[in-house]
Amino acid sequence: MNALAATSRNFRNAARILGLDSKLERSLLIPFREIKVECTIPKDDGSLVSYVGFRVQHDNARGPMKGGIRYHPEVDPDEVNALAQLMTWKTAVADIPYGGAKGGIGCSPKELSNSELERLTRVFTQKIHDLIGIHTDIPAPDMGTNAQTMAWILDEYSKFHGHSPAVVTGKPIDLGGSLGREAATGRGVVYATEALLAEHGQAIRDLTFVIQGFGNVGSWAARLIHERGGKVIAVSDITGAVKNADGIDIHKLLAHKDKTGSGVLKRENAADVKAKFIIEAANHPTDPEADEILSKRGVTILPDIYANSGGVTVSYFEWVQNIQGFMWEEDKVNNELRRYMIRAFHNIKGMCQTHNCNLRMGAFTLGVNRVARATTLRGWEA
Ligand SMILES: NC(=O)C1=CN([C@@H]2O[C@H](COP(=O)(O)OP(=O)(O)OC[C@H]3O[C@@H](n4cnc5c(N)ncnc54)[C@H](O)[C@@H]3O)[C@@H](O)[C@H]2O)C=CC1
Ligand SMILES: O=C(O)CCC(=O)C(=O)O
Repeated sequence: MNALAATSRNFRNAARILGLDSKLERSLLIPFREIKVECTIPKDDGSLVSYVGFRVQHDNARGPMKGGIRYHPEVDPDEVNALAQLMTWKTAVADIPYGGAKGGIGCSPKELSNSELERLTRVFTQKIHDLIGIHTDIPAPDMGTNAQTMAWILDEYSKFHGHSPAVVTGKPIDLGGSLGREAATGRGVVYATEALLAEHGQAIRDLTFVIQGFGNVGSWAARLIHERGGKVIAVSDITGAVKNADGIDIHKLLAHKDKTGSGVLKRENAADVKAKFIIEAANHPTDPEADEILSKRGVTILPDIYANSGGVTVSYFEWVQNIQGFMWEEDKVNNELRRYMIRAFHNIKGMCQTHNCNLRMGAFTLGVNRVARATTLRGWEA
């Protein structure tokens, strides 16, 4: 099942549980706007190359649309659509005043030079600049993009619209980025995990962890788990995995990765790990079929639209700081993030109790219900 079919299936289940009217259900599912642009750039050797860029703006009932931009060879319209839809439910679960969007360019960022990446980002921004904006749609980093990518978007956008730091989040601190944003998704994952474990009378220091993915989110989650005394026994990335039953020294692994790149990770079989809890730090990492099998086996899954919402929550704080023209201390960012993550967890548990459902449906019903209410209040449902 592809990402869009899976996401839409979860949405429809939530709509059924909530008893949503079929017209409202349909209008919530259909994206507000789908953008597809050709981005042609000269490579460093002078040859021309074209890439396809997407931005799907899914819903804006609760506020400006928000979501990352991904550079990855497998970016396709269905996947971007699914990810944009997930952002709509995620911002509603976090209860921040945004809708959902997502974008991407089908490219292999590791095969492009820095100047080629800059040209590609600038051309993409030229093609979409009049469709994004501080109160319309605010991009951020995702897989294959980072603070530097956001700096290029900010600079290119500002040529058309004047200096506009709030048009992107996850940008460098020197250009108005928020303290704590780089770590925020991983930190939010850890706060979410603590909220879940507290319910089971456990703490991070009591448990062992396996982490799939060791980029921005995975490496920050690993570092913070390690600092709290949790034992990380396996880490994997696209090239392979390392494991050590006595616990991996995450700081040493990070230093090694910084020095040599991800190729240092050796391929080993980490597939025999038996998890009691799965924390979805990535977007849509679990197929609905796998979800069902794992749930039947009694595995507790903390769903993506909650577990990784720390990133967009601190993006919201960054946007607020840019609009206020005032920078927060890092402690304030982290404390507010913790408060938002705990509040959302309790809101999800409330929906689980009301509708007698698992955490994924608790999160989906919470998010979908909030968007449905805003849609109805605006009179858009007919
Ligand atoms: N960066 C952010 O603030 C947020 C990211 N996310 C999601 O978290 C996930 C990771 O994003 P980032 O850390 O930003 O990306 P990144 O590009 O920094 O890192 C991705 C990591 O995943 C690894 N990877 C890719 N395929 C893999 C596979 N099949 N098995 C194991 N590892 C694999 C890569 O080697 C790399 O280590 C994505 O799904 C993204 O949409 C969600 C919320 C916010
Ligand atoms: O920080 C943001 O605005 C969006 C992050 C994102 O793309 C995500 O939560 O999947």
